[in-house]
Amino acid sequence: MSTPTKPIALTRFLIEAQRAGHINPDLRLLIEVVARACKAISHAVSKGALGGVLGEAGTGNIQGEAQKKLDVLSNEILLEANEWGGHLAGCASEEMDDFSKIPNAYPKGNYLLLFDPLDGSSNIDVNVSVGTIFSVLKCPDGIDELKTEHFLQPGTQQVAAGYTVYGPSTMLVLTIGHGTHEFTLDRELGSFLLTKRDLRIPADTKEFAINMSNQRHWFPPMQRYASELLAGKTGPRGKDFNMRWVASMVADVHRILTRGGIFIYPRDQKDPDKPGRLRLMYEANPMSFIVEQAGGAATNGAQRILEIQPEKLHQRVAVFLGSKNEVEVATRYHLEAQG
Ligand SMILES: O=P(O)(O)OC[C@H]1O[C@](O)(COP(=O)(O)O)[C@@H](O)[C@@H]1O
Ligand SMILES: [Mg+2]
Ligand SMILES: [Mg+2]
Repeated sequence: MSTPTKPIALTRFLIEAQRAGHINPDLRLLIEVVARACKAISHAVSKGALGGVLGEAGTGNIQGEAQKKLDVLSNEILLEANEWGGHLAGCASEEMDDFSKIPNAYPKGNYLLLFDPLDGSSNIDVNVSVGTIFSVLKCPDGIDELKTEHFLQPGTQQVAAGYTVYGPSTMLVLTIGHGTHEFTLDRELGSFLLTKRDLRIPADTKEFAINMSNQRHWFPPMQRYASELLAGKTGPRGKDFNMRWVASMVADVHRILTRGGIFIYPRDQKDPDKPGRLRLMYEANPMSFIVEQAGGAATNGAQRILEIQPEKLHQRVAVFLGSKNEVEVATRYHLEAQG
């Protein structure tokens, strides 16, 4: 009987990636710092009511959403962890109106970090999986002062992206542009261990994820697409589809990375001024990078999400991501409707 190979730690994975020329030492350290912060968030999340971390913070963010205590705490943990990182110039977060400069680092810092410190906030108090999403961009060279415009780079410019999901186990899913890899937190060792290399999303699927309660607000192409999924075997798609909706993007995307599927948060008429619910810079872009690196696709119904030129830090976007062929069908229906 052969001895099972011991999974390697994130640290070794990153050192090997550095030796292979995929990342430099600064980026390696930056990812290590983010992973360490995520461990601290995982610890806080797992304490639940015993840690006094559940419930509302009594404050709101720039998007007009009520902040949970864990939204605020996770944001602080990520900021604090990165404060002395000489490799980082600035951070932007769902929970901060403006970006934050890294004291003592700039102008030396050569990366920008964007994050959704706690994704799926509505699930915190009901003990359902939540997570953290992050995206890393290069800070443009030769700038005198860090400005918002320096963050407004299309997703194709990301040098790393990842998310952690705080579920029955804590997992980190990471891409540095060479595939998408999954690590599981070993709580005794205190380190993330590589549990799946090169995740692959099947091109076809029979599972979709959408908040159906918004159906009456959807535009015609979305109505058409969903009604065909719901029609099942006897409808135009000729197969039955199953539906799942955790309402934590991290958990829904993690399921898709594990067994395929399509995740949809379309633009709707509830608030026609908003081009979707999810945020481009720290939700859709990192998830699209991760999904594409696993062989999947991600669009806003008209174009590849990674190619959108951002105009605002907290810009919203419609999202169709997951199994390539299914994203292609949903996108085609939207493009056809545009004429
Ligand atoms: O409340 P809804 O419409 O189900 O929306 C759920 C979506 O909102 C989000 O919770 C938004 O993220 P935040 O919790 O970071 O604001 C996504 O994770 C999720 O996919
Ligand atoms: Mg979120
Ligand atoms: Mg959030």
